[in-house]
Amino acid sequence: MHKVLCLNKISPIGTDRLGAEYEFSTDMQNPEGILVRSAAMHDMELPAELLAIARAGAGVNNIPIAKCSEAGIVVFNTPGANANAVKELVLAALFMTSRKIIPAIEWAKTLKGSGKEVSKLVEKGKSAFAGPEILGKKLGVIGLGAIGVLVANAAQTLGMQVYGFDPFLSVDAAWNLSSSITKAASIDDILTNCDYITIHVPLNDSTRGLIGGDALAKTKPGVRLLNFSRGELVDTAALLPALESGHVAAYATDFPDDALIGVENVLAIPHLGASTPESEDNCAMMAVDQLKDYIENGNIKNSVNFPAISMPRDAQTRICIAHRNIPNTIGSFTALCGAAGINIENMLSKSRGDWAYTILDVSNDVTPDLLAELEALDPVVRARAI
Ligand SMILES: NC(=O)C1=CN([C@@H]2O[C@H](COP(=O)(O)OP(=O)(O)OC[C@H]3O[C@@H](n4cnc5c(N)ncnc54)[C@H](O)[C@@H]3O)[C@@H](O)[C@H]2O)C=CC1
Ligand SMILES: O=C(O)CCC(=O)C(=O)O
Repeated sequence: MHKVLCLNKISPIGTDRLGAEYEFSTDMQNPEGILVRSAAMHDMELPAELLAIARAGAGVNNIPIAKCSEAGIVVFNTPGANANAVKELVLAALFMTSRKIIPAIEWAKTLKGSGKEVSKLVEKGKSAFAGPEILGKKLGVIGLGAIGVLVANAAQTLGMQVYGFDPFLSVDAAWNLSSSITKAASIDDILTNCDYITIHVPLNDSTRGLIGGDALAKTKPGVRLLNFSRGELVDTAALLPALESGHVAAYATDFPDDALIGVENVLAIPHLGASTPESEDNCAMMAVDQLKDYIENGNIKNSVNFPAISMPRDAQTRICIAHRNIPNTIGSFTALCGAAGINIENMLSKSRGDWAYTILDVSNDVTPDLLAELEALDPVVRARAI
């Protein structure tokens, strides 16, 4: 029986796929797998038995990736599975930051009890909530991955002039991006030209504080800023005076902090980007399928720390080895197998940056001694036989 710990609410459409061979709970000791959404895992002790963590979603900044790699724990995410849900909320925010819809609705509620005067009061008061149209305005999209591409294409069909910036644009994203999107040469191109700016990059050490005082100073007066990626991408301390002066006309964020809540022209949304049944089902199914395939077959798809690797099973036993990407490592695996009388029928090894992963399909039983010898090799962080 395999054990999977679930740290957040995960759609049963996904967890039902675990099947009868799995024990699944929100509270258990020594799991082999963890399913997680946004739960903070940085301070969590990683169980010795833990093989993999599957993040049902895109962002993995809540997971200690480097620590997981060192322990041979494979971390998965579900690229694109919630992108449409986020795109739809970003489009809603484009309209809401323009037309003052939320404060206007709040104001309309205050007219309750005014009887026949309501329509007169509405006409008198409505001018306080006027706001511009998005048609023809310039939208800058920073980060053209799964979400950024969908936002850029949709905004273009709504009549916006869309500029995109992504120094690491993938081939897939380039194929999916409308040819009408203008390529920005630098982030400054976006900052200085756009009426609306939306951020769709991961949070990491190089993007933290991406929009700080310097960046804000380059933006057009009256710019509207949207952040559906992570709160720490925008420096709240720098943003507050820009909102106060009106230089930033509105800020929509899915990640409000205490200082932003209640501030005029801040649209503080409680991290609802991926909260649709469709997205929750998609993410859960992908996360569970990837986790199962890893636990049962050692195959890796959509990992953020180890390479993609997959091989059909056609031998008695599979040895899976997570290791550092350094020369002569594979030779030491085959030498140890040979010395143990193990015949390798098929093998595959892939690397990704500092890390690598090797699958050896063998025609014999594998002894705990051989696994211990493999794991004792310097580059190896985890070896198991399935
Ligand atoms: N509000 C919510 O509920 C959700 C938020 N997110 C956040 O949105 C982020 C993006 O999600 P996806 O589009 O699915 O990820 P993705 O990985 O498909 O796309 C991220 C893109 O950002 C680009 N990028 C990285 N650094 C950059 C930089 N300095 N400047 C410009 N581009 C840069 C990458 O090349 C990549 O194309 C996630 O990392 C997550 O933090 C994702 C899903 C739901
Ligand atoms: O699971 C969620 O609701 C959060 C989604 C998210 O932020 C992500 O996928 O990066």
